[in-house]
Amino acid sequence: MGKYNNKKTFLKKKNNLKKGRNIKRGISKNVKRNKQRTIKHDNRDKHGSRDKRDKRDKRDKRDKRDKRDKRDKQDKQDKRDRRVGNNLKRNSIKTKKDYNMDGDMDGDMSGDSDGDSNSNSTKNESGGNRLPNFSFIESNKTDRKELSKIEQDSSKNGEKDVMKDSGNVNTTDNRDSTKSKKSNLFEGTFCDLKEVLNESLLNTLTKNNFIKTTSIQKASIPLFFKNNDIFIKSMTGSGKTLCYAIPAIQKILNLQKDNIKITRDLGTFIIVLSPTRELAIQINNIFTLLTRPYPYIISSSIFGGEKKKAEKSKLKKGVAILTCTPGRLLDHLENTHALKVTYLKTVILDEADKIIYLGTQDKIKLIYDMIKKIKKEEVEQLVVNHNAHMGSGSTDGPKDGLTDGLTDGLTDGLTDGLTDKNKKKLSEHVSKTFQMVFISATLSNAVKGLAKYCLKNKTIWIEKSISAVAKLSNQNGILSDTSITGGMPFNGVMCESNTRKDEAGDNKNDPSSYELPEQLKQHYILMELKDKFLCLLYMLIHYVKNEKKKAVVFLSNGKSVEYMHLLLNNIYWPTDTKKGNIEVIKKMKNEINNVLNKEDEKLLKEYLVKEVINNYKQEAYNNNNNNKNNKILNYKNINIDNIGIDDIGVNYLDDEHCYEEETENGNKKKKQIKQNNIKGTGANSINVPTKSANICISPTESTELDETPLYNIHADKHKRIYLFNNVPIYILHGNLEKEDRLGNFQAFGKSENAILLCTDIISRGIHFNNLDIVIQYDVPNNLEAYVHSVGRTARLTKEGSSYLFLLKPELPFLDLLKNKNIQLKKILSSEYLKKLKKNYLPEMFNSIGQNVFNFIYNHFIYIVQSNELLKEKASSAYLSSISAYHSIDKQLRSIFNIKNIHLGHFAYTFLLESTPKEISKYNKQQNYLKIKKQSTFNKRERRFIQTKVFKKKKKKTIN
Ligand SMILES: Nc1ncnc2c1ncn2[C@@H]1O[C@H](COP(=O)(O)OP(=O)(O)OP(=O)(O)O)[C@@H](O)[C@H]1O
Repeated sequence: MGKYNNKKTFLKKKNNLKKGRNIKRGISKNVKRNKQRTIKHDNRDKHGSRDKRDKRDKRDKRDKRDKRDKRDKQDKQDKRDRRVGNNLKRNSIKTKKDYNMDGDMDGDMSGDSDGDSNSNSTKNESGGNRLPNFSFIESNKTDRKELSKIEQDSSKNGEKDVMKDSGNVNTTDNRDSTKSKKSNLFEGTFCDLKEVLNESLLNTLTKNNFIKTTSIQKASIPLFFKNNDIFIKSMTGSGKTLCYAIPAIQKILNLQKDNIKITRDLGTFIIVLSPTRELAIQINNIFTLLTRPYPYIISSSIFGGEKKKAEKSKLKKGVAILTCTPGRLLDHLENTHALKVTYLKTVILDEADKIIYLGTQDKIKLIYDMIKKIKKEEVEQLVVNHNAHMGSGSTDGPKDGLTDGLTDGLTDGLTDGLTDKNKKKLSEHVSKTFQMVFISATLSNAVKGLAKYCLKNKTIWIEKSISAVAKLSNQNGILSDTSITGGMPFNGVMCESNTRKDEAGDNKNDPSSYELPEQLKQHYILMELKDKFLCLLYMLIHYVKNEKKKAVVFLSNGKSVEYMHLLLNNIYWPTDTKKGNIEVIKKMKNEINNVLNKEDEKLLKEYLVKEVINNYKQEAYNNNNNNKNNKILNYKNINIDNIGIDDIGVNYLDDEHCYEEETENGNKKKKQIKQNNIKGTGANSINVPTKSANICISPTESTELDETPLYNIHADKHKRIYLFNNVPIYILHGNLEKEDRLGNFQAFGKSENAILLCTDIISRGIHFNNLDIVIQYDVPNNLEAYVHSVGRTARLTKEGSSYLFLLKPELPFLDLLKNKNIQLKKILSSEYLKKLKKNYLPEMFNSIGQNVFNFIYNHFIYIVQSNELLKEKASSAYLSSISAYHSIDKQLRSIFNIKNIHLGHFAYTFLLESTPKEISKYNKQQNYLKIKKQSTFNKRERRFIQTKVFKKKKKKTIN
């Protein structure tokens, strides 16, 4: 500043400088403009007149202006959108919050979850697709907190998964439907049950993500604390286990309230009966989970197949909650004195109708009687002991001070002689009676006999009804669609306590309907027997292999389970589909089949078979002739001598050929071949070595042929595509080793993508996480079996699908289901086959045309027939499946009748070309033919044939 004398001059100078700069800038602008002008001027010469140039300039200006306006508008619009978006988002959060506070999260949950986990749905919900992504980021912190809280809540209830599932299914309809179902299933929270459940138990429930109660839980849990017997019927997957598990634990905890120390020597408080060991394990797991904070409450399961000694010592130490199968409990009641039931409070029959259906009705009666008797004796003994103590002046009460003040509440003279006041508390715990609870999704009239015998204490019937005909208010005065009644409404008749007016009728006349989760999509596959196996393949490939789902396949018997397991693990697509081969096969088959219809079928068939083999042998022989010294027989680059016994698929050799081989290869060979010929059990069909050396015409019986096989069935091994290569397949059936049974059960439970092949042993009560699909490959034994089997999926609020295979004559089964309010959607087996062809068959099969399935079927049959173990298992599975028809309920026998089924076709579903009976009959005939044929070559034998001995032998063989 020193350069300038005062401020004024400084400012003046500064302004002048600025002006100068502006002038300079103006000059440079003008220079630029002039330059442009000169360019334009030059251009003018190029582009034409001045008018045109002006017009162009104007147009340019207009365009520029328009563009600017547009941009401004867009900016404004964006700003407005962002504002609207935020508001909507905030509103939606508000709504969610409101629902949350109302405790009515069910209806809202789908929206929540979608909103947070799936950005697309957020857009739809919160005001249209224009909502930019950053709107959520811009929303304030509290909003985000609330959102995440809601998200957490939903995930706690296991509903987040549901959303994920429904998201997969893709339509909004699904989401909507789930929404309504969830609101049906859940009602209130466990906190609403504060009056009956103590805080620590509520905390335990919360810790284990049990927050909201299903309506059946809400309705039934408080009733367990009364002295009534209870009958609960509610659909599969509605949480019936917790209905009794929670009050059971609470009842034991209530002892503490009355200052009673819970120790193991108090014996058993709760007994749960389960029809299967798997269910017993599952129930015990729930108890173990919920009793974790209470180490003094021991829960354990005992069931058949385990070592009794270990169980005895367990019982001796004391088990508070005992889950067991009926047989094993009876055993312990009879033989294990250590099983103490003095303080027994409740006996629960889970899947009560199944326990009865198993034919254990008498067992249950016996169990009931024995428990009652033992309990009475033990209580009486307790009183006697107590009296003795009182009499002897002892100040200590018997065991743990339990009988301090024992009197008033004890009935039937138990309190005689006891004078202490304040005895009510313990008397509540020591009583000669106990509560009986029957539970199932399908309690029907069949249970009545047993119920009458066991349910004596003013039974309460709790039923979650679909139509909610009788909407009664429950204890809290809240209206629900769960009906709770004193007495038992059988066949719509309200019965007085302990008496039942309606005694008659089996299931057939039982008008009660069965409820299944609405989100369960039930289907039946109307099939022809020939399509059955391929349809199953399609479903397993499509749903499990491709869509990575988890599926259970129900079969009628253990043998079928074993067979299907081996089959699925060994099945592969044909590796060669040259049309020529298929045509040869078809032609040969037709010829043979035609011949089979004639009287002399066996001989002619044999002739044809020989011809085919001879042709092949001739070819092999010619090849070999070129190199006589080389003993190796080559056919189409397959080194036949290297083939092992197991690899051999052909056993049918003729005598003529045998002779030829003798001259070429020596006596030894002839002998061997002849032996084989005799040994051969008489193949009912043959493998035809074709040009590709790995196509079969029909199955063959493999034999112990040592040498000279015709072709190697494993030649294509490297090309094979095994259908279920990377899919774990588990099995479960009653005859499985117990370690395998348990191991498979647990492994399948944990897996995300697997197949379980099983009998109905897991159809009841078992809960597998994320089970998507249930396939009933064999028909169910009764209506209840259907209901429970499909009920393994779509549990709680999850989605699921079921598929039942039915033949046309079996369709009346659908009417029976309809009577029970169950409706199924139809799928034609041909649809599945089309999809199989279109989506999953290797491309090379396109050349085959319409016969592709015949071709594949023949290939599968060949796989079975070329594997001794598979063949044996196929036969026994076939036979067991036929016998399984005899164990079908009377009511269904006219519908599922084996007499209506063509046994040959039935065998075909097991990939057997003929029934095992036919095979063995045919084998006998073949043996006879061989003897006959031999006789034509030998004079001595021919004479022998004339003898009575041979004639007798012949008769025997034929018969
Ligand atoms: N209130 C609840 N909140 C969250 N999960 C629950 C609740 N109640 C039950 N569940 C879960 O739902 C699943 C199904 O319950 P559960 O096995 O008791 O059904 P169920 O009615 O006995 O079925 P089924 O008739 O087939 O035996 C289980 O995994 C259970 O842990």
